[in-house]
Amino acid sequence: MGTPVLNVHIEKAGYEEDKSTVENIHFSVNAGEMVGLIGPNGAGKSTTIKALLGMLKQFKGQVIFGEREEVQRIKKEESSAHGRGQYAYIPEHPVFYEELTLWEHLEMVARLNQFEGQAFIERATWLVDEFKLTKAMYEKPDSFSKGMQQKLMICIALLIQPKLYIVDEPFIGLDPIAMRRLLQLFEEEKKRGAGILLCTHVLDTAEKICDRFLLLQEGSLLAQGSLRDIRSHAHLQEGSLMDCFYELIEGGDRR
Ligand SMILES: Nc1ncnc2c1ncn2[C@@H]1O[C@H](COP(=O)(O)OP(=O)(O)OP(=O)(O)O)[C@@H](O)[C@H]1O
Repeated sequence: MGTPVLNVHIEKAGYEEDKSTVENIHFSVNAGEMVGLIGPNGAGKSTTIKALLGMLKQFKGQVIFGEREEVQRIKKEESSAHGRGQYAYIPEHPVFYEELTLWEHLEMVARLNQFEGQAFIERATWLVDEFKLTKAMYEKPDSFSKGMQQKLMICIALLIQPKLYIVDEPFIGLDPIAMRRLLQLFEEEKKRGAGILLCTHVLDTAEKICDRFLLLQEGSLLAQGSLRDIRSHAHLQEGSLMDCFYELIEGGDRR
């Protein structure tokens, strides 16, 4: 097993002080590993990501980025700015500075991460070209299509090559060429030693690329482990991830 790049122990977390949305969520992501966070709509996937990023009003538990105990928090106030430089977050809905061009976004993020000079120019130019954004390099992202905005978020994350990627539903909106390139680059980043926490509904892709899975339902972890573990949990030895998902979520309802 690789070195942990993320250790999560959420006792409870939520949007209001007195109401938990997710509870008892314990997992880790290791270097060189991709972990898929899956579950039905409203299960608490995005809330789990917000909790570990310190974005919620209520949080009780502990989140550790990297090997050292850089983040230990019980209250939200204690959580700000910890773990910076350790991870890149690609949100489901792209977020930009209106007044900055695509290239200026890359420059700003690079500067914040002390990544400058020729090495920055080469990597940024390469990424922009890989995702077919070269023509839009000096334009502002508010005029971009949804997919182009998503690609810029991806370029920003891949630019800084963090130890951990936290990615919320990256596949919806990407064209097949961008999707294929993203999967190849994630594979390369895994080989470099990065860990990836990937939240998605695209289960056939998740089945192919993820090493382990976290299945959330109604704010709790219903199952976790490799596809083999999930199959065993669902009592479906030959089942696809989708079959197991259906059995564990819908089967449970029927029983
Ligand atoms: N900003 C918010 N304020 C209050 N409650 C919220 C907020 N965002 C989400 N919730 C609630 O938290 C619960 C979990 O939502 P969450 O967005 O984490 O689910 P999800 O698993 O990411 O769903 P989806 O697959 O639809 O994106 C839902 O009941 C939802 O209504």
